[in-house]
Amino acid sequence: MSGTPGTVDAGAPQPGRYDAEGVRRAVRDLLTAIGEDPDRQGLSGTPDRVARSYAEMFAGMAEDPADHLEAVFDLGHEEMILARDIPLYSMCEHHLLPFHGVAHVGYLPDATGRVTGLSKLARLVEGYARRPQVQERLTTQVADALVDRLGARGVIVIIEAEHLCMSMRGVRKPGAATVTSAVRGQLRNAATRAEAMSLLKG
Ligand SMILES: Nc1nc2c(ncn2[C@@H]2O[C@H](COP(=O)(O)OP(=O)(O)OP(=O)(O)O)[C@@H](O)[C@H]2O)c(=O)[nH]1
Ligand SMILES: [Zn+2]
Repeated sequence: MSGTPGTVDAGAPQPGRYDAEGVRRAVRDLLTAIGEDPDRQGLSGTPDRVARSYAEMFAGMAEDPADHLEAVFDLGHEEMILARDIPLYSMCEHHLLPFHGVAHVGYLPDATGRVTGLSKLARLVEGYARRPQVQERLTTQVADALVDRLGARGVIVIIEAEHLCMSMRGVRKPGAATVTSAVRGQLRNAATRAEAMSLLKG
């Protein structure tokens, strides 16, 4: 799938205080609704464990991940930089089940050769992944942040992921990979994109 700016709901979160007590209450109600006894020994700590897990898994709601791109270095490097196989875990917003896989993020710095720290590409992916998401939006948000905040002349983002909502339930096709891409600026040019693809194949 090829992302086109503006075609996927921006999905900007409305950051608010994370309501751990609300999550604990909801998990307790959920356990009751599925016919469980939330007070039995094995489950009594579960609402609190889930509340702590969700705080971590949805931590990206409390930040603007593009802020990580404020870390820039004037290296005068105008050639392509590509981070391959960045592991990612996110939560499908349709079923609140995980999807996981890898992201490849490449960009051409602006004309002055300003680059960001290598870890910031992974932090960018992480910040957008730790929200209720769809894979297409995650892909375009990473690409657009690199254009808008770093001024990258070209960007390519490819995400390959398996969705547990397609593996463990529903259509039940474990191992099926979904691949999404977003290409911006000079990386739309066939020769430049071919260079990125050859770097990706390693
Ligand atoms: N485009 C897109 N679809 C997703 C993503 N994650 C999950 N889905 C899909 O969201 C769709 C939701 O479809 P619905 O018909 O509303 O829900 P459902 O009855 O649970 O669908 P099934 O999963 O087919 O059982 C499914 O086709 C999922 O595979 C994603 O990141 N991107
Ligand atoms: Zn799903």
